[in-house]
Amino acid sequence: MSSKPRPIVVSGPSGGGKSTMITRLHKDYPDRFSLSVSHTTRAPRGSEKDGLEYNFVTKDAFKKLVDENGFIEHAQFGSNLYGTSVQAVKDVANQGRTCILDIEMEGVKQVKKTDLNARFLFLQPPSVEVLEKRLRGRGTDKEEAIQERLKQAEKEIEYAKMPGVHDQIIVNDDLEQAWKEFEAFCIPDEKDRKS
Ligand SMILES: Nc1ncnc2c1ncn2[C@@H]1O[C@H](COP(=O)(O)OP(=O)(O)OP(=O)(O)O)[C@@H](O)[C@H]1O
Repeated sequence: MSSKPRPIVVSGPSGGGKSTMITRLHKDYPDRFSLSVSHTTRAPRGSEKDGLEYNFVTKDAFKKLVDENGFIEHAQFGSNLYGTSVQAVKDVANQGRTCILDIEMEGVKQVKKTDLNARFLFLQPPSVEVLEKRLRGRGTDKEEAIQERLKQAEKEIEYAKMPGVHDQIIVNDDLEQAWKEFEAFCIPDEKDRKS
C-alpha cells in the first residue's frame, strides 16, 4: 500500500462554500495541502514560470493530452485552453502533500475513472433558497448567472444523493460548524488538527 496522501475532491454547487473552506484550509495548514498546477496554452505573463503558475504547453501538446484522456477537466476561455491533468494531481501526492481539487460534477465523474484513489467531499447549502441569498450576497454574479447556477445546483444536489458518490456530505449551514467538519475530513487524525 502506498503512503502517499490521497487527493481530496471538493465539489458542490456554486456558492456552496468551496472557496471559503479551501482558502481557510490553505491558510491554517500552508504546508500540508496544495492545488495542482493547471495546463494552459496561453503564453506566460511577466515572471510566470513553467511548472509553477501553470504548465505552459502548445495547442498540439494540449490536444494530444486530451486524446490520451490525460485531463480530469479542460475548458476553453477565449482562444486559450486550460486543464487539470491527472499527472499534475499525482505530482502533488509525490511531493507528500494532499492535493485539493475544487471541481464540478462532470469533473467528479472523471476523477472516478482514474487511478487517483481520491476521497470525495460534497459541500451542500442548507437549501436552494439560502444558496440564492448567498450568491446574491457575494455580489459577483449577474442575475442571469445566478439563475443558471441555481438550476445547475439542483442537478448537483440530485447527483450527490446517489449512494457511493461522496465519502461525506457537509451541509454548510453554520459556517464554524461546517468548517470543523471540513477540517476533520481533510485531517482525519485529530492530533494533527489546530482546532
Ligand atoms: N456557512 C455560511 N454562512 C453564510 N455565508 C456563507 C457560508 N458559507 C459561505 N458563505 C458565503 O457564501 C458565498 C459563496 O461561498 P463561496 O464563494 O465560498 O462558494 P463556492 O462554492 O466557492 O462558489 P463557486 O463555485 O462559484 O466558486 C460567499 O459570499 C461566502 O462568504
